[in-house]
Amino acid sequence: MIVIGGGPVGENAAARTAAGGLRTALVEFERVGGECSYWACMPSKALLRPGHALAAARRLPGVPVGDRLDVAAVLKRRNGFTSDWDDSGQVGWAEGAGLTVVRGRGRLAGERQVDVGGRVLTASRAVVVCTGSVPRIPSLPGLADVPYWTSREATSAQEAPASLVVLGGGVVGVEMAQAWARLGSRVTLVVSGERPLPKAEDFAGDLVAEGLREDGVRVVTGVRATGASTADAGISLALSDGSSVEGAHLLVATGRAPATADLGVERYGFEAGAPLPVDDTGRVSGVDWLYAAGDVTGRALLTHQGKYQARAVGTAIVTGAVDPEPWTAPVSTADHTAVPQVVFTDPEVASVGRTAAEAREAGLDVRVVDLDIAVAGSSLHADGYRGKARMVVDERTRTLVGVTFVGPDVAELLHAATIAVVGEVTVDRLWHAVPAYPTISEVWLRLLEAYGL
Ligand SMILES: Cc1cc2nc3c(=O)[nH]c(=O)nc-3n(C[C@H](O)[C@H](O)[C@H](O)COP(=O)(O)OP(=O)(O)OC[C@H]3O[C@@H](n4cnc5c(N)ncnc54)[C@H](O)[C@@H]3O)c2cc1C
Ligand SMILES: NC(=O)c1ccc[n+]([C@@H]2O[C@H](COP(=O)([O-])OP(=O)(O)OC[C@H]3O[C@@H](n4cnc5c(N)ncnc54)[C@H](O)[C@@H]3O)[C@@H](O)[C@H]2O)c1
Repeated sequence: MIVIGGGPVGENAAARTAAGGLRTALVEFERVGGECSYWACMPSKALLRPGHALAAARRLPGVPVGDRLDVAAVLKRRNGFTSDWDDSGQVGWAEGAGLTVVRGRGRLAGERQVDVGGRVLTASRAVVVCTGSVPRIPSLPGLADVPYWTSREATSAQEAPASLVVLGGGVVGVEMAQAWARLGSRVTLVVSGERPLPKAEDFAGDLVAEGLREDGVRVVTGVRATGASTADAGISLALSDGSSVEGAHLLVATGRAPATADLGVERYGFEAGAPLPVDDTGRVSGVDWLYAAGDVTGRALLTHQGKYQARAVGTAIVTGAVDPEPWTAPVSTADHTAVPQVVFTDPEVASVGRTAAEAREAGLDVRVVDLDIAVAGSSLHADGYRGKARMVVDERTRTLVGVTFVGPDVAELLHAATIAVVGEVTVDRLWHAVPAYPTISEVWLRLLEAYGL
């Protein structure tokens, strides 16, 4: 077995095949642990969490708080979460799991063969591509000639920039806008649509925009960037309404592209830079020894979902599963209808499954229940707690197909919703899942009451 790419997804695929008794090599050209560990999930959450803790304390009379974060201490703790960008701990873990770590860039070189710097490795059974994704940079006049940040610089900066312009109102854009605003930077967020987070329910983007504005972020909506140039302040971004915004740094957060550019996928008929198309076992279309999982497939650009795909791939390879049933171990069925995600802003956005619009597009008989999160648990949690919840029900089966919670600390409510969606639990049975009093989870009871139970 050869796994190309030692991010969280490659690590999981490799650990699974090694545990299944297959000799497994993990090929990595940068750091074992991947984007997630050093420039994405871990450092971004470490940058956000102290600001959330301070905001939470401020919502509770009687809790003594200072007036600002200790930036140096926050960045030091963040550095700890990335092990100071040293992957020796991860390498130790991989070796402990029985993997052979091979340093270098892997390229597909023939049937079950991978070239690593001129050395050709041959897998006995399969090759798994877990090369992740890279920032998608728009072709904006002038951008190539100015220094700009991607999520790498935004998550690893060693001081708070005086000011930051963030282009793109997706998850990276809103999380990094809030993190640096709460660490003292003057932040402008440029969003092309009406609101940030266009893939989420509208009320989620609206509440997050409100939260950002309360933190002093200037949220500019409904404009496209038309050009970038250097300016006295650092960088200037020209906008489609004729105005411009300036900052010491520009963060380009306009999405990610699958890392298939220098991998040799063309020899199997795939386009370099495009996602590798896979079935639910992770097998790449038309190549029976080649599998892929994680961001490189474009299925769900999330660590937890990629690791789930990796477990399916590993199981499929070890067991030799062919056309397994949905919802069995060698397939990642949940990718289609039950992907959970948390946006770690304040307020948080925790969602799973389909938005109301996606459920309608899928032809479901949709009933939407919307509520403010206003239960004893939420008012105890914070003075002035503001939050909203939406439940999307398929009336034909009376099951939940989507749930979104927005509010401070709603992330931990999400797994109950994921279980309900994956388990296709009817609202009538859900009625018997009684939330403990006084927790924020009582919003579940209110949602079901509002549904008519
Ligand atoms: C700022 C930011 C914050 C995020 N926060 C979250 C979050 O909170 N929660 C969440 O679920 N997701 C989050 N994500 C998404 C998450 O980072 C990705 O979904 C996840 O990293 C995908 O894992 P992966 O293993 O597929 O790819 P990666 O983590 O990108 O790892 C791929 C690895 O492959 C290596 N590689 C690539 N090509 C080759 C080659 N040819 N040969 C050898 N090695 C190669 C790379 O060096 C890298 O180590 C975030 C993303 C960003 C950008
Ligand atoms: N907490 C989390 O789970 C988390 C955190 C960060 C990232 N991620 C994942 O990483 C992936 C990448 O995140 P991302 O924010 O880079 O991508 P994204 O696709 O979520 O957002 C990119 C945004 O940029 C906008 N955009 C694209 N081109 C633009 C342009 N030329 N001008 C202005 N806006 C433009 C898009 O409309 C979109 O809203 C996402 O799939 C996300 O789910 C997850």
